[in-house]
Amino acid sequence: MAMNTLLELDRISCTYGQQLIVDELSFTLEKGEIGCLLGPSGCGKTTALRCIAGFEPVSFGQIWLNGVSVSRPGFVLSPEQRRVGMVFQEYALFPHLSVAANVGFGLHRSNQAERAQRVAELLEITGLAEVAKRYPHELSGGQQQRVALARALAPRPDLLLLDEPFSNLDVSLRERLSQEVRELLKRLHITAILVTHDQAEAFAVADKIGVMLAGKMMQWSSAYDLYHRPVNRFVASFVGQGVLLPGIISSSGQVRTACGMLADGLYYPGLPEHGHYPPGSEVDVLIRPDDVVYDDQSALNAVVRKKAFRGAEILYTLELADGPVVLALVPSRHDRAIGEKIGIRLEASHVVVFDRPGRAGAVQKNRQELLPGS
Ligand SMILES: Nc1ncnc2c1ncn2[C@@H]1O[C@H](COP(=O)(O)OP(=O)(O)OP(=O)(O)O)[C@@H](O)[C@H]1O
Repeated sequence: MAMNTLLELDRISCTYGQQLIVDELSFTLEKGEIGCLLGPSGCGKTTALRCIAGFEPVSFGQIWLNGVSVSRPGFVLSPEQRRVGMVFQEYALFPHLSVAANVGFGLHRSNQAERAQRVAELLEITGLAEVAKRYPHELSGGQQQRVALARALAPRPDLLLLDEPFSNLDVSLRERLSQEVRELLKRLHITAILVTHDQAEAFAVADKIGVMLAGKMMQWSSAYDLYHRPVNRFVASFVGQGVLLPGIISSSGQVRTACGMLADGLYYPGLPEHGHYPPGSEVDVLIRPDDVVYDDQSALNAVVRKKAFRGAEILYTLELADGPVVLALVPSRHDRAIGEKIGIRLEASHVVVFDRPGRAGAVQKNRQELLPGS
């Protein structure tokens, strides 16, 4: 375990009855880093978090916290002994206690003066000083969640676990609070793990994001790498929008697509470094909406099939000459009607190329695949 590593999950598995819920999950978190587990409902995010907290035993693998083995088959260090704080979706505040008393709840080991000082400090940090005497039902959802955060931070945990902490809040508050929480955690140098199925939230809060599917870790990396260098089709489709455009490897190793030849920034997640597919192989190329640029001068044309106004931009669904479809995020001053033809050009610095299993060399025309959420 490296000096700066706070948490390491080493291939942990967890089962409920006969059902394998977390399947050899691994990742590490450095001190002060914010990690996030992201994935579809039921993929095991909360269960993984509960293993880290010490609420669930592991059936395989090991969890290390601050260099100490805290979970392994047959051994679970209790949650109280782990110095882990938790914030849940449903706040779980004590209704009969004031805000200040809620925040001070976990400080039973401190004397009264220390406790009062720590509570005052946290109320100040979280902007709750003015509502210290109120009761939870007299607070807004955002304020209640701040109290839950202050309460979890009060005993100075080594690690903070946040399980869908913003999902009960409306969208604008969720955005604001998630940014506030990130700033706060960074300022206090807190190591934390957030569980969410909302990728905007994951992007706003986390340094590292783990995309999970069926209990397994698909990819653990920065948001930038998840978006631009997804390791497989699932990550490519789950994170961000885009299209898989059919392509064929040319004799010089470029990729021929309906948007032209792609030669630069090619990245093959399925291959070892410096590997390549033989000429004639059929592949799918991930094209993100921001890779497609509006250009009146371009020889490449596409017909507007759908448009979604987003304020600063319009998301166009465009059909190319031979039938394939791409998405384009275009400044909204270029307002074109459905059915109109517009000029586009590809400007992609990352071109992710997936093989099409069993299709090497075969040619299939006009195939298109829109990713979910596109
Ligand atoms: N106590 C339990 N006993 C049996 N099965 C459980 C228990 N808790 C969760 N499960 C099952 O484990 C699987 C993973 O649940 P988990 O809550 O970890 O998923 P999740 O990724 O956090 O999902 P969500 O985003 O919907 O909260 C689900 O199929 C769920 O039904």
